[in-house]
Amino acid sequence: MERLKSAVPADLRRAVGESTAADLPSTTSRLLAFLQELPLFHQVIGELTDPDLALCRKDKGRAAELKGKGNECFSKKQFEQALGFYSQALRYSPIGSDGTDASLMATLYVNRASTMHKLGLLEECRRDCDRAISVSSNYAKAWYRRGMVNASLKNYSSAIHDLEVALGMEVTSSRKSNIEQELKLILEKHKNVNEIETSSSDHMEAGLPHAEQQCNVSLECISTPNKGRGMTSPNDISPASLIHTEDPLAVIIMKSCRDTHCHYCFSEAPADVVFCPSCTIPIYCSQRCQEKAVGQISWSENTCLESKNIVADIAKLSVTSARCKTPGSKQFAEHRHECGGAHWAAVFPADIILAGRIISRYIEKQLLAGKRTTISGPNLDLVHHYDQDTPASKFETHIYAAVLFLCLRSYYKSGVSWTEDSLSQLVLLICQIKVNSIAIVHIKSMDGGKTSTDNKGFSGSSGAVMCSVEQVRVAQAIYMSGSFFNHSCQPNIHAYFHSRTLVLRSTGYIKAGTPIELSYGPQAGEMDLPERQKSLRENYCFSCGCSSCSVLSLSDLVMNSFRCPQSNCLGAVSELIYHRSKDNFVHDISKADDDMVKAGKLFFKSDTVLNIDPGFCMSCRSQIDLSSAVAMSDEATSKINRLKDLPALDSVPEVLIANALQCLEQIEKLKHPYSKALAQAQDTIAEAFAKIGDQEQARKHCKASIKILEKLYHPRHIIIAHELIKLVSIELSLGDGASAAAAFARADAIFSLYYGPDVKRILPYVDVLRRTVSERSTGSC
Ligand SMILES: C[S@@+](CC[C@H](N)C(=O)[O-])C[C@H]1O[C@@H](n2cnc3c(N)ncnc32)[C@H](O)[C@@H]1O
Repeated sequence: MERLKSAVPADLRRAVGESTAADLPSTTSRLLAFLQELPLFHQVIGELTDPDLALCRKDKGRAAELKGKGNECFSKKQFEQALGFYSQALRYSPIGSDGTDASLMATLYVNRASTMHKLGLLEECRRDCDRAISVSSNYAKAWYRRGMVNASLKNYSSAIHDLEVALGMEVTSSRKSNIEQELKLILEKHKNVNEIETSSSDHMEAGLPHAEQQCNVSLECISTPNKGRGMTSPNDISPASLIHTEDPLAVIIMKSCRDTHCHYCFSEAPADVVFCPSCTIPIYCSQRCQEKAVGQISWSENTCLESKNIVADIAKLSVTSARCKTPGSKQFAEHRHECGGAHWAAVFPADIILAGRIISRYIEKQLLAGKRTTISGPNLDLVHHYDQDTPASKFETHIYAAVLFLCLRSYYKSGVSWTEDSLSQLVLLICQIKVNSIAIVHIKSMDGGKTSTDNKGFSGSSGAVMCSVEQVRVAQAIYMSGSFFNHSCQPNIHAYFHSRTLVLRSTGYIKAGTPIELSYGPQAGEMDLPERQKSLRENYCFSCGCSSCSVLSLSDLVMNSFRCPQSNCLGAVSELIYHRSKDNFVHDISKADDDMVKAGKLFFKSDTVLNIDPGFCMSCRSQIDLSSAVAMSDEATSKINRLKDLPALDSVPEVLIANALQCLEQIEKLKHPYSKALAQAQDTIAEAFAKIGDQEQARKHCKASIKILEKLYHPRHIIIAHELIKLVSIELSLGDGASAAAAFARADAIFSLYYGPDVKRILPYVDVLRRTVSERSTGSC
């Protein structure tokens, strides 16, 4: 792509860089005319669309080779490695149902099942047996393996049935007698147990919203004075109401998750991962997700993919074949157009892939409805900031759009037409995606997960298990209605994801007509005003005009401030210059709370223009030596942070904790009592004490951290709930069931606001903790 860019002459590059959205038809047609004459351009398109050069083709020879390596490892009892090789072999195994392909795939499923049986992955093993049987229903080994795993799962009736089927199919006498022996043993066991069958089910995808969760809120898209369009409701909305759910128009998995997460629902892939039937790239956690992504696969029809003409075959499959059933209007094989060429996702950035997927979806829908269509795709009514883009970014978008345009044209061939405007509309579509696409984030519980299987962490003697959660960006997606919600640094709704579905829920009471706004990332309490503005400008290209950016707030004032040298003064000392004019900040003392007045008394004294220089107290104007305060507090903070880097804290020398406590004292002397640095230091030290088993100290510091966070955010912010969960673990370790129950009740109320009934699914460890807390507080354990 870089070579292509540098081939464009400087004048054309400049014209593109200086263009506005209105000039696009002219700049795009000039660029396309130039590129059409450039051999390098045709070479790039050829590499991206020639099926023979495809990086992602199925390869029977490779599959067989990997199967051999798997067999070798299996015979050496290297089961983990064998599992890896069999999975890779399945990735390359073609789906053509010419008998030999089916038998290779069935063998691979059975071999992987046997490996997983050895590794104790019983459910996974049974699912692979089911797959082998559905690929090749008269494969005795598949029935035998399923019988054996059913026996391990104590599903004796099913085991007996499976082994009887295997016995009927088996031809070699030695294997027959082996099955007979197994059958005898299982029949014996069956007599002695009261069986409760566990049913075989495909691995569940991360799940969609509960059916009972109906969205009854009516939403209106309105025009706002400073943020373009935005959402509101004509009715009052009560806290924790489901505001909106929506599936994405297009979605692409993050590069970092490609080999570890399902490409449909984005949950972590299990050991019995399944693959795209047409190419080697996507992995799916279950057949259900695979079908949702590519259509239903059946092995009954006699059509076969010819590797030479894979694009045409895939296209044919999509429209005519029952083997990979055509998705209905809602079900769309989202990456099919990418399967045939060199894997596009490896070459293009996420925004470009999303644009390609949106256009393909549109084209295929039109084709299925028997309509001819143009390649420019749907004209989405979404905002873009083309005119504000940098010249370099405008040029890059033009180049990518041209390459994508030609790739799509080559893939759909005669099925579609294009007009003069097609490329300029594609450039705009890419710019709309840049502004409106959202990262799909899944929550991962880091160490709290351990508590679900054993409760050791809560015992009085050992250390408490502090549950911490990490947000993992798993995909990038574009939602149509979701794109009309504006950002606020103090949002009144919370966005989260079920699988790939966007869910929005109110976190407080929302009065009719109030803007309904979510956070695009930066929030008050987490970053101060300049940091938030910088982040939104850099990442989202706008200056935030939300209400919490237009008035002075306590958290903005104190979060990064130092403390006043006067012992009885709570005034904030900032590193920044504070300028108050008539228009910014709140002057009305009746609207400010006590803490706010103590931290910035000068702002409420007069209504004249006011400048407070860095290093001066905003309450009494006392001055500190700012540069030495910054240096000393940074040093103390970094020393405390070393505690986080230690792999295991139970063997930490006492001296390290003593040093950290000295550093904490230093921070307390220097930083404002409500500063973020102090909250973080308290939290780090609380975790260290919890891990070495000094729960009294852990409780003290954890509570201190929560107190500060309540000032910075608000007492019902989700951050507080996560901190309270840590406190619950500590209280349980101290054997203080009543305090644990009280802290848990507070956390639970906040989680319910943010997640409603979904809290169980999104934060499963909270439910585990609920049971423990209830047992401990009633003394029944
Ligand atoms: C996802 S769109 C939201 C809908 C958009 N307002 C519209 O008219 O379609 C994001 C864009 O809305 C505007 N926007 C959203 N939140 C804003 C805020 N707090 N302040 C200023 N502009 C905002 C910016 O132009 C931003 O790029």
